Amino acid sequence: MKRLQVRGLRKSFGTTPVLRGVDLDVPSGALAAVLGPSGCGKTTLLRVVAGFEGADAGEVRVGSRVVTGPGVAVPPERRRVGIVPQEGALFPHLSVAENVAFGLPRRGAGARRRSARVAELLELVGLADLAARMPAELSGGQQQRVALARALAPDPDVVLLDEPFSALDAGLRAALREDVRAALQATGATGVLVTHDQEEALSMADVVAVMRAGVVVQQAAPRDLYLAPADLDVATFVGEAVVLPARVEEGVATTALGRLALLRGPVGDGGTGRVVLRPEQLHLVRAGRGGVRATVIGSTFYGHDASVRLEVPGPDGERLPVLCRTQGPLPEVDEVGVIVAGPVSFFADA
Ligand SMILES: Nc1ncnc2c1ncn2[C@@H]1O[C@H](COP(=O)(O)OP(=O)(O)OP(=O)(O)O)[C@@H](O)[C@H]1O
Repeated sequence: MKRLQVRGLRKSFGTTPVLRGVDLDVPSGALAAVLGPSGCGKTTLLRVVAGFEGADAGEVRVGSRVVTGPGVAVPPERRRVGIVPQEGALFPHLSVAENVAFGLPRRGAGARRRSARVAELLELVGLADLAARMPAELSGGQQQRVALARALAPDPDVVLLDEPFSALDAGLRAALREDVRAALQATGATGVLVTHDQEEALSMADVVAVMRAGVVVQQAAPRDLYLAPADLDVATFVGEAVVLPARVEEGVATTALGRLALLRGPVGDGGTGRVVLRPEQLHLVRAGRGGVRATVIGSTFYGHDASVRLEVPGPDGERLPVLCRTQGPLPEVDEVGVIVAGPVSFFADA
């Protein structure tokens, strides 16, 4: 169990910079999610941490040991870093047990512990009965469990997971997320999960690092990230958001949804910008019973809840879209009242 620290990591392919000074700090035994859009450099970051790629500048530290740095490039097999790739990464000609045993010592005292360790890991990932199967005889979810067991078998300090659930359907993903989390906790490994699924990142990780164009723009606990995003792009990337123009006076934002308290400390009077609200902060009441009057545009029922699309008049008479979540009955009327609960984030115009 070791802390993972990445400092100022830079990597270009040819003349194209892909990592442009990445900082990431994962406490010992924690799981960090690296969240970002396609092409922002997530996989490249993992490959540098694993030692499959060198860095142009910066440093990777596992515990107190520098594994990538100026003049330092510890080979992948000596980093004590395990990796679970996207999919199809098992050796097709080896059984489940042989795949899990792959990284374990073949000779000496360690070899005698081999089969016990394989059994222990297969038990941990819930595949004790399938040791003799071949990868082609497994479902996608089972294959990913084997890949996880294989990565954990040599007792690595850090485990890297590169979108390990991307090929699985929604039900299986949810079950596997829980089990992966439990397996990491049981072994005490420090984990880094790469994903472009914000729900996956927020629900699984202790800490989420949002990456954009080769840098980590914010690293925070899931709740802090969601409630206090560093900028407008992070705000809209990590969840559904209602963005409204705003003007700040006396520490309060005046918006199309009324005067709203700000989440962060006072902002200079007369500042203009945008506020971000989460749809679950909005509550619907019958028109005329309070709140700001809004026009109902449509609604979508999801089972566990529903979303309602509304419009409110903006400061210049334009119509602003507002999205709200409700567990109550869907409005069968054209107009509703909207009440905002809780403070909002404000981002000043540049
Ligand atoms: N070996 C390479 N040679 C040249 N360019 C590369 C190489 N590997 C990655 N790139 C480029 O670097 C950029 C970042 O790629 P990377 O795979 O790290 O992104 P990502 O965030 O993991 O994306 P995705 O979510 O789609 O997997 C992309 O533009 C990609 O084309």
